Amino acid sequence: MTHSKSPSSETVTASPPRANSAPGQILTTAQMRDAEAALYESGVEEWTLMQRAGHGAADWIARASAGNLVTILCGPGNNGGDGYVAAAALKARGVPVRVVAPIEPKTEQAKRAAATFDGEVLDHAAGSHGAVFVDALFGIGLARPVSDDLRRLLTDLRASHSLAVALDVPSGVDADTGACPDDLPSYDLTLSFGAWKPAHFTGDALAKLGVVRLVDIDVPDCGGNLRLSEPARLAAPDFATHKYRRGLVAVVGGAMPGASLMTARACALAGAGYVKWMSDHDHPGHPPDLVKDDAPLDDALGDDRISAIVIGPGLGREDDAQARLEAVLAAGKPAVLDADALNLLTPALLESCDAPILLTPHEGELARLCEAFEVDGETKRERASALAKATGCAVLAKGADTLLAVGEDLRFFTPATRWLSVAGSGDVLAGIAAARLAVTGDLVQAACEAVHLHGRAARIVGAGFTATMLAEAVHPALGQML
Ligand SMILES: NC(=O)C1=CN([C@@H]2O[C@H](COP(=O)(O)OP(=O)(O)OC[C@H]3O[C@@H](n4cnc5c(N)ncnc54)[C@H](OP(=O)(O)O)[C@@H]3O)[C@@H](O)[C@H]2O)[C@@H](O)CC1
Ligand SMILES: [K+]
Repeated sequence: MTHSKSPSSETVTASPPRANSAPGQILTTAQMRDAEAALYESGVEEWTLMQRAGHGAADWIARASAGNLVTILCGPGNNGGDGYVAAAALKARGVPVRVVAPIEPKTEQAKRAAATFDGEVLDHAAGSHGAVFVDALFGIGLARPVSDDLRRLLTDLRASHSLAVALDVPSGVDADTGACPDDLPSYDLTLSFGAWKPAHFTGDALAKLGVVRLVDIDVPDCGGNLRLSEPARLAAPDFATHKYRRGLVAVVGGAMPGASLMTARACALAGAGYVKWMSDHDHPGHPPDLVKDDAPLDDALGDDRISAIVIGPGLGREDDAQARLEAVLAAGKPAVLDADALNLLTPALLESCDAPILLTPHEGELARLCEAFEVDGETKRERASALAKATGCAVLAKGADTLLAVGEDLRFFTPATRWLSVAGSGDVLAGIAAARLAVTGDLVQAACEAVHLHGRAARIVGAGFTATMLAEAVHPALGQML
């Protein structure tokens, strides 16, 4: 069936370019609904928000299409409404556009938006080849799994267009968790409306989103607990500083000294003024500019000038590994715990420690820690939060979707290059985090700076690198971030 709507009396006006109202804000579906409700309460109309969303999307789609045919798949709710507004805006600009609407618009705003589009509307996708496919089927209102028929429609439309753009989230993605079916098509661009959603930075959907961009619709900052950590400029050393004031870091080694040496190297290159390698073992790769301290660990850690400690890489789990971890926790200094330190950590060990501690678990270590501290959660985000609350530590849960949990707060990150998934990558991150902790004295800032430095170092070093190469690239990364 093909039909053309008669032109409606609704006017479609182009919106002026907007600056982002709250660029780092991430809202869950419930928080987004609250933010919308507050806006309506203050007199903003639902229609105004939909206009902003649809026109903002049309700006991106028009560029992607370069004047070629756009197909917009519109669903029954307001996500579909955004699609109709975008379709009308594109048509008004002279971009060839048609709508595929397998389900009639149901919400008041979606019906109103559909009435503004007087172009071609199909209820099937047969023969819908074109330049850009726009998915406006379901957004944050997804209420159940997408049916096989609709999934096939999405896949077919994706396959018959050169580029695919998802409005808010790809249809089928749970906006709060990023969970999605395996056979979801991949998109080139995902446009989030008003605020980021957790799915833009966490969960399986990450592999499907393509480039993500925020379309501002003037949702104010709601002061929520979920934020995107954006790279900020790092501070260079003060004028009157010296090596101790710039941050003395103790890198505590263990049975496998090579790993802690790499941690020490990354630490030194990430801005620490002085790095001491506390190791009972020698290693042929020990560089001349790294001071080794092989005094009994309790004594070595008694140095008042130490401002941060890192333990875990190469620690092992046997012999005196636990005693070394106990010594670190007893020192009362800010510390980064990674790798085997996380495998050895128990509630009893943390009991008498009130120093600021950063835990840097990967998925497996996070699972073990959750077991040890008797907490759980369905998603990585819930597990990291539960662990942060149970331990009182900051938890930097590493992986493709690294996130930082501190108390009730969560920080998300734009995913780094996949080449970071290499042995020793975590050892380098731990060293950087310890350096930034020594320099800033702030757990959250240190963890965020570390993630950004690590990601930038990876970008600089390119593809197929080793952890040693990554550690060396921390030096130019630091330079770029000053
Ligand atoms: N309000 C705002 O601030 C702004 C919101 N904006 C936009 O609105 C979007 C949210 O809109 P929304 O709440 O109408 O939900 P939406 O994602 O369109 O889906 C709901 C519809 O789909 C249906 N449905 C659900 N799952 C289904 C399934 N598996 N299979 C079949 N049907 C299914 C569901 O039907 P029901 O469950 O009622 O049967 C209902 O009809 C948001 O993502 C953003 O794009 C922007 O305009 C800017 C301002
Ligand atoms: K969508």
